[in-house]
Amino acid sequence: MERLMGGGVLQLLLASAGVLLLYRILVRLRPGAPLKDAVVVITGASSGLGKECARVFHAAGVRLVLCGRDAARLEKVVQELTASSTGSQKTYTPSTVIFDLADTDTVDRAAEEILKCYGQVDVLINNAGISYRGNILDTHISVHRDVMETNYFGPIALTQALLPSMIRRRSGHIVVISSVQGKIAIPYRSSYAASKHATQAYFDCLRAEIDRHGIAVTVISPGYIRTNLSGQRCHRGWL
Ligand SMILES: NC(=O)C1=CN([C@@H]2O[C@H](COP(=O)(O)OP(=O)(O)OC[C@H]3O[C@@H](n4cnc5c(N)ncnc54)[C@H](OP(=O)(O)O)[C@@H]3O)[C@@H](O)[C@H]2O)C=CC1
Ligand SMILES: CCCCCCCCCCCCCCCC(=O)OCC(=O)COP(=O)(O)O
Repeated sequence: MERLMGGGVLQLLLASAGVLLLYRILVRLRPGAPLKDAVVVITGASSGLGKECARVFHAAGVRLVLCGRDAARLEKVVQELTASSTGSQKTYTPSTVIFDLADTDTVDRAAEEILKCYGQVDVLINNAGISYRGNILDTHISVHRDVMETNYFGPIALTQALLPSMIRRRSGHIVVISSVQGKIAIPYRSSYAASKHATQAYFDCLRAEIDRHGIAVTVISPGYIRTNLSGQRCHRGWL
């Protein structure tokens, strides 16, 4: 039993529980507005948590817009999702929008493209992110900038670009995947923890500002989940 629960199985259970929790929060916060047929945008949908969210929402009959930098990886996800459709629930072939969150100049164009897919966004899940490990003395300022571009400036630019259309409809839900490290800073994660603390603060402000427009904001703060994140972190070192 101990062996079974070690490693992959436990990680998969935790990841699935996280996604289920996210799904339940969304359903609960929008009573009377089931997710079926809703338009849900997921950034970083090509792997890890974003891909798992895409799987759950696709199966629930959501109209998905999947975002990432790599068209081929996203197309593979689309193929996997469409192949997994059982027929018991009407599902939609996901749309894809390719852009780099670290290039904030292109985010407005991406937001337009996202809106063109279905003419509206019901739920935006700001999930994409990169990690970082390294001691502060050896970390060049450019590393902090790189991590902030992807984890903070990109998501807030995308959110701001999509917000007016939500406000016009007086409807929408903005979700951001932060981290426990958005609340607690641990050693050797300065850029990552700072980007997640900034994310927490920005979206808390946003919640307070846009509640009167009927738009909800949720910050999710997961603990460790085994994905590609650590393997592809910005800098390596420091276990
Ligand atoms: N795994 C964990 O333990 C935890 C993760 N989180 C957070 O969950 C979120 C998802 O991470 P996770 O699934 O683990 O990581 P993955 O590395 O598996 O996925 C990250 C995703 O982000 C996308 N991405 C990365 N950089 C950019 C960019 N510049 N522009 C657009 N897309 C980008 C990648 O797409 P592509 O490379 O194809 O463009 C990929 O789809 C992150 O915000 C992370 O901080 C929070 C707590 C714990
Ligand atoms: C009474 C004092 C209690 C102190 C408790 C401190 C607990 C600290 C827990 C820290 C948990 C961190 C969870 C991080 C989740 C996350 O975002 O993981 C993603 C990564 O950072 C992955 O990158 P890494 O380089 O860490 O593999």
